[in-house]
Amino acid sequence: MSVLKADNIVMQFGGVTAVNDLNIEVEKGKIVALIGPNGAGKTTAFNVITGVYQPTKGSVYFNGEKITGLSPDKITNKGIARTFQNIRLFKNLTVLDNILIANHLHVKSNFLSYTTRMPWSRKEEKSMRSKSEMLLEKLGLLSLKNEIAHSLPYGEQRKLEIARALATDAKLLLLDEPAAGMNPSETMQLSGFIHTIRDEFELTIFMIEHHMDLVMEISDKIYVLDFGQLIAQGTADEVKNNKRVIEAYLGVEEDA
Ligand SMILES: Nc1ncnc2c1ncn2[C@@H]1O[C@H](COP(=O)(O)OP(=O)(O)OP(=O)(O)O)[C@@H](O)[C@H]1O
Repeated sequence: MSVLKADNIVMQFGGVTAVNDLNIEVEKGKIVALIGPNGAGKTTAFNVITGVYQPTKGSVYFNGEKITGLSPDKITNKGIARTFQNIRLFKNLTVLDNILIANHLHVKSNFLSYTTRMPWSRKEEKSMRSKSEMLLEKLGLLSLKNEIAHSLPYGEQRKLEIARALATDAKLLLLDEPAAGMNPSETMQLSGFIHTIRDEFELTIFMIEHHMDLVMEISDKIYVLDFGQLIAQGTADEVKNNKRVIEAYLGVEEDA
C-alpha cells in the first residue's frame, strides 16, 4: 500500500488552476521527488497534502486513510511533517530549545507554559530533554545543542529544521526545496543526510527540489509538473530523456 496517495487533485484559486488532476503515489521507504519549472504547482500540491488548502476536487490518503478535510495539526499528528522553502526556526533560541519546543508542541503542550516553565514536572522535562538530545545525536547535531540557531552555517540550519520536523515522530517527511541556498558541498552532504535519516527513522520522503543533480541522484521516482499538470513520472533516466520534460525546462534556468 502507498504511504501517500493523491487522487485526482484539482486546486483552483479564482480563475487560476494551480494543480489540475494530480495523481501521485509514494511507496513506503522511498525517496520521491516532485519537480517542475517555477509556478508549476509544486508548493500548492504540498499545501493540499498538509491540509493548508482544501482541494477544489480530489482526495489525499495517508496509509490508506483519507486525510482531506483535516486541519494541518491533525495531519501532523497522523505522522506527516514538512519543512519549508524558507527555513523557519526559532532563530534566537538554541538548537536544543528548537527541538524541545517541537517536542512539547507535539505532545499538545502549550508554548506559554514552556516559556514560563510553570506546569512542567521535572520528570516530564527530563524525558523531553533526553528524547530531544537523542534525536540530535542521531542527526549529528548534538555537539551544537547550545548554539543559537541563527549562528549555525546554513546547511546545519536546514538539518535542524529537518530535526524539528522529525521531533513530531513523523513517518512521512515532505521537504520543500531542502537544498535551496546551499553550496555544492552542502548539497552533496544533504544527499547523504537524507539517505541516512530515511534509513534511521524508517521514513518515506517526498520532496520538491530544483537542484537537478540532487534529484537525479537521490530519487527512486520523480514526478514532473508543468502548469499544474503532471507531464511525466518515472526513474531519473526515464524523466531525463522525456521529450515533454526537456521542453518544459527549455530556457528555464536551474537554481543550482
Ligand atoms: N494562494 C494563492 N492564491 C492565488 N494563486 C496562487 C496561490 N498559491 C499559488 N498560486 C498560483 O498557483 C500557481 C502555482 O504556484 P506554486 O507556488 O504552487 O508553484 P511552484 O511550482 O511551487 O513554484 P516555485 O518553484 O516557484 O516555488 C502559480 O501560478 C501561483 O501564482
